[in-house]
Order: sequence, then structure tokens, then C-alpha cells
Amino acid sequence: MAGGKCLALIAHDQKKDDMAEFARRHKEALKNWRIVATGTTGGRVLEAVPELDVIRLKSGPLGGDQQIGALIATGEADALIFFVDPLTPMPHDVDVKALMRLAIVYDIPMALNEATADRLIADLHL
Ligand SMILES: O=C(CO)COP(=O)(O)O
Repeated sequence: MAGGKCLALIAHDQKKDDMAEFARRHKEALKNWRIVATGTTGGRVLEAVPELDVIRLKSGPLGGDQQIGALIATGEADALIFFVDPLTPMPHDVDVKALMRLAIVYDIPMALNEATADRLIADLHL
């Protein structure tokens, strides 16, 4: 992937409205980043803020979480914001866990809810 800091954005279905609102709220900061996102999340973020630089990967259940995990492992994703739905069982739960595990292994900043993501954006001086 081309140079520049890269932020990964993901939201589960019940959190996608929150992610779209988050992207609108932090639009100016997010313009400074290359963004990678799982398929549906990326579509919602682009719908909310069309001028953002968003690469859409596969949808989460079809391998998108694993693609983002691979980008973390290769040093291409620098931070992860993942709005997780803790109340719905997911067929790809193992992929979600594997992604979080890699974010921990490679010690990148990772926000799993909105309150932390707001602080992360501020702290990263986006
Ligand atoms: O399922 C997801 C993350 O686990 C998100 O994938 P989508 O953004 O394609 O819905």
C-alpha cells in the first residue's frame, strides 16, 4: 500500500450508524489518514464522508477481519478502531478474536468502543 499513516475502521452491523456518525464527527481528522475498512463499514463511512481516502476490503464474515489482521502483521495498518457489538453472536467470531489478538501482538493502538475511539483520535493528533 502507498505511504502515509493507515487507520483500520470496522463496525459490526448494530454499530454501523455509530460509525457513520463517528466519521462525520471526526471528518477533519480522518482526512489526514489512509483508511482501510471491511466492506460494508467502508461503504457506510464513504456514504457519510465521501471525500475520505477509504480502501474497502472484504466484508467481515467473508474474510475482511483477516485481511486487516494481515495488514497489522505486515506493519501496514497503524491503528484500529473497531466498534464491536457485544450482544450478537457472529459466525466469524474466531476471525474477530484473531484480529484483536494481532493488534495486541503488534501493540498497535486499538479502540473497541466509541468512548475509547474518541480519545484515540485526539491522542493520535489526527
Ligand atoms: O463483520 C465485520 C467485522 O467483524 C464487519 O464487516 P462489514 O463491515 O463488511 O459489515
